[in-house]
Amino acid sequence: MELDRFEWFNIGQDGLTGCAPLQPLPEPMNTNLSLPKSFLEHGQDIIHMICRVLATQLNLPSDIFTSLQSPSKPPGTVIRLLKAYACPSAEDLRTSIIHHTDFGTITLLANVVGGLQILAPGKSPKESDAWLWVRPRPGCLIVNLGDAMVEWTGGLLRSNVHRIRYPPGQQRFLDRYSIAILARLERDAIMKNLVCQDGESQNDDNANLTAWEWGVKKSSALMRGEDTGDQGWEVMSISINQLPAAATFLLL
Ligand SMILES: O=C(O)CCC(=O)C(=O)O
Ligand SMILES: [Fe+2]
Repeated sequence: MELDRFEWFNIGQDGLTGCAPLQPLPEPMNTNLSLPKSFLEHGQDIIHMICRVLATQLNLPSDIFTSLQSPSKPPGTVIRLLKAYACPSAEDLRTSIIHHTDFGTITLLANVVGGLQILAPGKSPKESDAWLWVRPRPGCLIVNLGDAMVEWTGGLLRSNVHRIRYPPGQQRFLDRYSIAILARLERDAIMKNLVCQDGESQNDDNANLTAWEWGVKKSSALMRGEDTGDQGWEVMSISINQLPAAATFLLL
């Protein structure tokens, strides 16, 4: 059984924008709130731009995705700070975050040390040649699509399966820090296929769910050890099964 081995700290957008009480934060953050606020504002601009481009390419109204993830409506997006430990011992080459897809719409990721891998199309996570490195590039963010985009586009857009492996070469002797923005949907956002709205395409069980109901349903399936698609969270069920489904949804 493989478990996650990393540290993270999530800062909710809702507390930073004032649409929910600010969560308790450690002192260095409390006194430097302008930094996460500015990171969030810039990140939201990029996320909205990507969403508008994707919608336009799909012949949808350009604001269709952004209108379902308004920053002023909870449950909001999170800023995530991650630390994956160095792997100096050749006997303990770890996978820090086991394979998964992100739940929301778009994730922006900034990191310097390598370690992120994506699953090659059509491969199973256990195949030895299944994983491709994503090499960080100076001045660039890594963009992941999340499961909500799959739902909204009836599978035309795919959320990629990814994991954090020990970094390649000499980089494995370094702790790896990354900072991400994981964009979430408004609680009451619809989860139907927005690309093809005929009756047949809406037969999917999720078409009548709100984003909140959909997230809790997915989290519950994970906690039961069921996979809800081609994602790999099933191996995480042990580490998160102490949490109520709603709490798990807020974490992923
Ligand atoms: O730190 C990274 O490179 C990725 C983190 C990640 O996949 C996640 O937080 O969902
Ligand atoms: Fe992820």
